[in-house]
Amino acid sequence: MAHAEAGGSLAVPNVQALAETYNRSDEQIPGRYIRDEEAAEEVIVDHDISSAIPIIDVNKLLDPQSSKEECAKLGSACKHWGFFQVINHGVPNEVICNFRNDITEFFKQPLEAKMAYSMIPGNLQGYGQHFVVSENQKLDWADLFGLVLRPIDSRDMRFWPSHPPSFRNSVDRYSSEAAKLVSCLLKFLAVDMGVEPESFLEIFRGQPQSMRMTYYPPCKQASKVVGLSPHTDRMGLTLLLQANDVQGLQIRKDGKWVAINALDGAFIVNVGDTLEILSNGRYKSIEHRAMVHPTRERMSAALFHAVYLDATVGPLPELVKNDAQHQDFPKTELGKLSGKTSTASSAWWNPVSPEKKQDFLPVDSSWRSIAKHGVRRRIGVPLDEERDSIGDHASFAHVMRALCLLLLLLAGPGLQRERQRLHTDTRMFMCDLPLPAYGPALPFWD
Ligand SMILES: O=C(O)CCC(=O)C(=O)O
Ligand SMILES: [Fe+2]
Repeated sequence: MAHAEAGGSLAVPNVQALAETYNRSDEQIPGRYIRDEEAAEEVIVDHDISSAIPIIDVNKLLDPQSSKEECAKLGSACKHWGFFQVINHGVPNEVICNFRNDITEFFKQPLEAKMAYSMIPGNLQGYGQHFVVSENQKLDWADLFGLVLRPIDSRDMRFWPSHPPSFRNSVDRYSSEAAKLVSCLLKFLAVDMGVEPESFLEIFRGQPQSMRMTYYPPCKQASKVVGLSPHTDRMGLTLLLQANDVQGLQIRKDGKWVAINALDGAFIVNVGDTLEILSNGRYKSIEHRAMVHPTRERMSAALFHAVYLDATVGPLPELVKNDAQHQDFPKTELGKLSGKTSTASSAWWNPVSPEKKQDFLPVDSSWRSIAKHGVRRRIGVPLDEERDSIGDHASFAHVMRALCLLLLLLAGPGLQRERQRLHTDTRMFMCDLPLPAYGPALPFWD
């Protein structure tokens, strides 16, 4: 059975091409895309105002008359939802339109033209699929395109499409306008947290930024497939643009999926895992997924904003409570750990530098901490020459995961969210490990 190399993904069919074939025929789509149970989970539709994610108005944030109130609303959105929409954000309409048009143009091209920008082994930029590690794995109904956008000198222009001709310029402008907006939001988040805005901005110095564009083709069996599997974003803050008017984003709230109604012209912003740690758990990095439409394609572009590469990430000192009632997040050297963690969104950011290759073991292996962050944060993805030791780490991960699940199960429904998170996190952690070292297929894989 074939398995993916560390950090890579097995080749799977192009979903857009697959959709063109199957949507026109009477044949059922391949079984690997059928995920009846997951797709059938209860979904609350976000028409009802009480289930809608908060809308933050940047004009109100900037206006001294309304700033305090809007900033409190922003903080509350990050605490209770982990998601919000942002309007009057200052990113020119023309920049968004050009960006949208060029993404659409790119995906519209014949398959061969897009394949010129295919991902290459060990590199998660380009066009293709992430996270596919086993031939038994269920698949997402989507094609992805990843690019590192900032710092500018980290751009790998081999992956930047030259067609449509305006693509590079559109992405560049969009990237810099988005970075400005993110700086503004980070400043107000610091105000809400009661910390020095400058010290917070320093943590995001240089604004590392990567992008994942996702194309979800229509699917005649849409109610049985998942567009993008449930996950949390690993970075600080994600700025998501639904690139056309087809809805599909769902977020996990109180154990149920809530369908988000993306407002035209607004961005959807969500707290990533790093920001959750920085805020000492005050803000929540929430699980989300994307579903597909039976007759219409959907496109989205997520911009992930990371902390400065070598920063030590732990709760901001001002937010550490250090008392028996609260469990503070452990301090974690992101540069040391994130390059070796699992998801594409971090793996492509932080290639493991030679001096940081050792130390796979947990900094803090208390069950609470592992439950919170997932084993994936603690144990990295080894490079080729370190494969020999992977067995130990893999079995350590299995044992820790089993222990955590048992403890959480015993602890009762109050900890359901932690359990779900552990499940998701460890699944993601497993994604990038070279499976042959594991032996048989993982029991918790889909
Ligand atoms: O397509 C969407 O709405 C969600 C995309 C997303 O969550 C991601 O790219 O991380
Ligand atoms: Fe996401």
